[in-house]
Order: sequence, then structure tokens, then C-alpha cells
Amino acid sequence: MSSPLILVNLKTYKEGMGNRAHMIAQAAQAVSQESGVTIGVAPGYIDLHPLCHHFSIPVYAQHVDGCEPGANTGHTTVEAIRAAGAAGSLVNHSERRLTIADIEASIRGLRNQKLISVVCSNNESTSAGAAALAPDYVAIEPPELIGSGVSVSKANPEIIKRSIAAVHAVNPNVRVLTGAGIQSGECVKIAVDLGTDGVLLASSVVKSKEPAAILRDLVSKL
Ligand SMILES: O=C[C@H](O)COP(=O)(O)O
Repeated sequence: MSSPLILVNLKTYKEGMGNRAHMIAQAAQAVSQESGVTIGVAPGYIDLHPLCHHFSIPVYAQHVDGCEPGANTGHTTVEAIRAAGAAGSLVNHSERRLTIADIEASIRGLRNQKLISVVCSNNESTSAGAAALAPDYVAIEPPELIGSGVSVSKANPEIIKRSIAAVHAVNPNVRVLTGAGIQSGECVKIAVDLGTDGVLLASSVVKSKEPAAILRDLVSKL
């Protein structure tokens, strides 16, 4: 198995934009270099290009539209995030749900531009459906645990196991992340031991006064 991915979604937290986005990316880069664990960040669009420019860690968009470049207004194309330097994009996050046609178009656009797709799902059925579209990753996040401070690894390990089985029954090449309430090295270790390829998290790092300390803890048991 390749190195687990720790992907930190900065969402639209005020603690995750501008100078704070730079500070978190700096911490992620330092901890990644110390530990050898891949740590990516997903900032808002305004911070996407600056972070890609200043840091060598993978930077993801939080959402991307599947439309072609051209006469669209208020959309963000795959070509635009690629030009900004993004490694890939979240798709269908619980806080940015899409239709299945939109999800397919975003995945296809990302694949065509050789960018990484991370499709979020809320249960094993939608995880299986997402896997049928052959993204790079499916990220299973029980919505009720997002931002709760209660870790999916501890509160609902069964949904992780069932989702991994559901995804791999459809497409064994799709890697699986899990998220919601992830906050410690123990949470990450449980998730990886259950068979995931890493975690998607936000509040524990973004809202911390010391993001580097949380990141060091997150990778400490890998
Ligand atoms: O994208 C990240 C997830 O929604 C998890 O958020 P959280 O770590 O704040 O629970």
C-alpha cells in the first residue's frame, strides 16, 4: 500500500483563509517532510494558487465544476484549478452535494487533466455508487459526525469496514479515505488499520491554535 494521505480541508473557516491558510500549509509541509507522510490541504479558491505557488505539498480544490471552459459564469473548471497548480479536487463534499451527472462530469474532467478526484460519500451505498464512476478516492464521511469532535474511527468503525468492502466490490482500484471528527494519531491509526488509505479532516487542525502540533499527533502512529 502507498503512504496514507492526510487531507486537511480548510472549508470556509475564518481560521483557514489568508495568512492562516499559509500557516497551516507551512505546518503541513514541515510535518510531511519530517514524517514522510503525504499531507495535503484543500483551501478555498482564493487561496488555491498562492498555496500551490509557495508550497510543495499537494493542494486540492474543495469543489470543481465539470463544465468545459467557455461561456459559463460563476463556475470553476478543471482547467482553472490545473492552471492554479492543484493536485486534484474534492467532489460532492457533504457541504457541497452534487447530482450524479455532475459528479461524473467532474471526475471525467479531472481524469482528462490527470488530476486526482476525491469523491465524498455519506454511507456504503453512495460509496459503492461513487466507486462505479472510478474516481481515484472515495471518502466516506457520516454527515452527523462532521465537525462534531466525535471520530468516525471510534464511533462507527463498522461504516468504514462496510464502505471499504462496498467500494472494492465495485472497483478494487479505488482508494478509500474516511473522515468526520478525526483528531488524533489514534483515530488515523484505527482508520488505516481498518483498511483505508488515509483520512479527510478539517476542524481539529484548522481551528487549532497549534495546527503543527495536531498534525504531528495525526501522523505519530503511522
Ligand atoms: O472535509 C472534512 C470533513 O467534512 C470532516 O470535518 P471535521 O474533521 O471537522 O469533522
